[in-house]
Amino acid sequence: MSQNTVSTTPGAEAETAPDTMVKVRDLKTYYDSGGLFDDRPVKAVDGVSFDIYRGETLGLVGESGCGKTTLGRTLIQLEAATGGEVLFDGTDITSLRGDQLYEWRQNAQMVFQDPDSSLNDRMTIGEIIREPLDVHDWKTPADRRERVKALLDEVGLSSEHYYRYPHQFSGGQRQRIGIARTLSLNPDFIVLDEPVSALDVSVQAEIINLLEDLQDEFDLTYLFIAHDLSVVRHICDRVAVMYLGNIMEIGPTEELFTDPANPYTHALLSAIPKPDPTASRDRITLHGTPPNPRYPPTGCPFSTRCPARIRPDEYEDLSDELWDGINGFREIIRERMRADRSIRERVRERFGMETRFATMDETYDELFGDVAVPDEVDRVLTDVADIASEHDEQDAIDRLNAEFGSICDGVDPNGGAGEIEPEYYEVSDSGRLSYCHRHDEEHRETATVIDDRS
Ligand SMILES: Nc1ncnc2c1ncn2[C@@H]1O[C@H](COP(=O)(O)OP(=O)(O)OP(=O)(O)O)[C@@H](O)[C@H]1O
Repeated sequence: MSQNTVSTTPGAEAETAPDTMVKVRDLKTYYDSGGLFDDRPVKAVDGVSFDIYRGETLGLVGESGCGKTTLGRTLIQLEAATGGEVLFDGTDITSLRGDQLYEWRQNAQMVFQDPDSSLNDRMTIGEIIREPLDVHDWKTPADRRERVKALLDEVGLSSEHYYRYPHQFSGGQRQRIGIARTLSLNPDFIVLDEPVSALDVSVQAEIINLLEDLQDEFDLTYLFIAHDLSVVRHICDRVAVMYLGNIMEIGPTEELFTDPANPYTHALLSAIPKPDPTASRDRITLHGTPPNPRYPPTGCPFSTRCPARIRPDEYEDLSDELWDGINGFREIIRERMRADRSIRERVRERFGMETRFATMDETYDELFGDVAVPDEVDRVLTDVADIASEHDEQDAIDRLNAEFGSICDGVDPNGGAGEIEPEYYEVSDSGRLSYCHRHDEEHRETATVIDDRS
C-alpha cells in the first residue's frame, strides 16, 4: 500500500465524491451515567465525521459496545446528539424539533435486530405495517389497506397474512414484516441494525437478498450495522470500522478487507476464522477488552491495545513481550483507578486487610516474571509498582507515560502540554481514510510493524 501522508478532514473531497446524502460532522452522543460519585458521561459516540453516499450500503462494524447502535439511532434522531451535525441533503436534523422532526422522520427508518421484540404481539400484521401510515395520516384508510397489501407482496408475504398475528410467523417472516413496516412511508434512508443476526443461518441469505432487491427497486440508502464481517463483505459498498466511539477507518469494502490500513482493522480482520487454517495471515491477539467509554484513554482510542503502538526511540528494540507487558501494566493500573470499589473493600484496604484486588507485587510477577527485563526498565517498573501500591494510580500512570509514552498516548513529542489526537490520513486513491499516527511518514507503516511481530 502506498502511504499518503496528507492528513485530511473526512468529506473534504466532496467535490469529486459521489452524490452525498448524509454528512456527519463531529457527531457526539453521550449518555448521562447517573453515577452517584462520578457523573462522567458514557461517550458512546465521541466525535465522528463521515459521509453516506446516495444509493450505497455503508457497513458499520466493530466490537460489542463500540457505539454502532447509538450512532445509527442518532443518525435518525431516535437518540439526541450531544454535539455535532447530521446534514441530510443539507438540513441539520439534530436541530429539528416538533412538527419539523415529525415530518422529516418519514425519510429515515430503522430495522431492528430482534424481530420478536420489535413487533407488538397484540396487533395484527396489517395493523403493525399500517401504523406508521395511520400516525402520519397518510391518504385514506382504504389507500392504507391497499398499500399494506402491496408491501406484504413486496417483502415476499401475501395479503392473506393481513389479519394474522406475529406469533404465527417464523423469525425470518417476522423480519419481513418489520421490513414492510419500515418501508411503509417510502423512506430514502434505512438503518439496518444487525437485521439478520437473530435469524437462523439458513434464513439469513433470504433476508439479505430481499434487502438488496428492495434497495434496487426503491433506490434506498442503507447503513448496515453488523458483527458478521462476511455478511458485510458481501453486501456493503463501503465499510466504517468503529472503536470506542470513533471511526478508525472508512473506505471501499474490498480494499479495506484485502489491504487494511488501520491497526484496529488489522486486528478485527485477523480475528475472522479462516476457512483454510494453514493460510498465512497471522492472528493478532488483542489483549484485554476495550476500555470503558466513560474513561476513554488519552490520545488514540485504540492506544491501550494497539499491536502497532508507536514507541519512544530508545525503546524501539524492547521485545514485543515486554512491551505488551508494559502496556498491560498500564491498563491494570487504569482499571484499579476506576474500579468501583465497594465501601467495604475500601475499609479493608484502609486497615491493611486483604482485598479481592491483586496486590501490585502479584501483578508485577504475573506480567514480568517470565520476561527478560533490562535493569533500567526494571527500575522504572518497580518504581511505578510502588507508587501504584500507595493508590497514587494517576502518579503511577504519569510516571509510566513519562518513560514509555508516545504520541499514541496523547503525549506531544515536542514537549507541548496539550493532548495530541490522531488525524485522518488518506491511505488510497479511492479516498479511504484511516485515523492513526502511523500514517505520518516519519513512522514505519502499520503492515510492516505487524508483520515484524509475527
Ligand atoms: N441508554 C443508554 N444509557 C447509558 N449507556 C448506554 C445506553 N445505550 C448504550 N449505552 C452504552 O453506550 C456504549 C455503546 O453502546 P451501543 O449499544 O451503541 O454499542 P454497539 O456497538 O451497538 O454494541 P452491540 O454490538 O453490543 O449492540 C456501551 O458502553 C453501552 O453500554
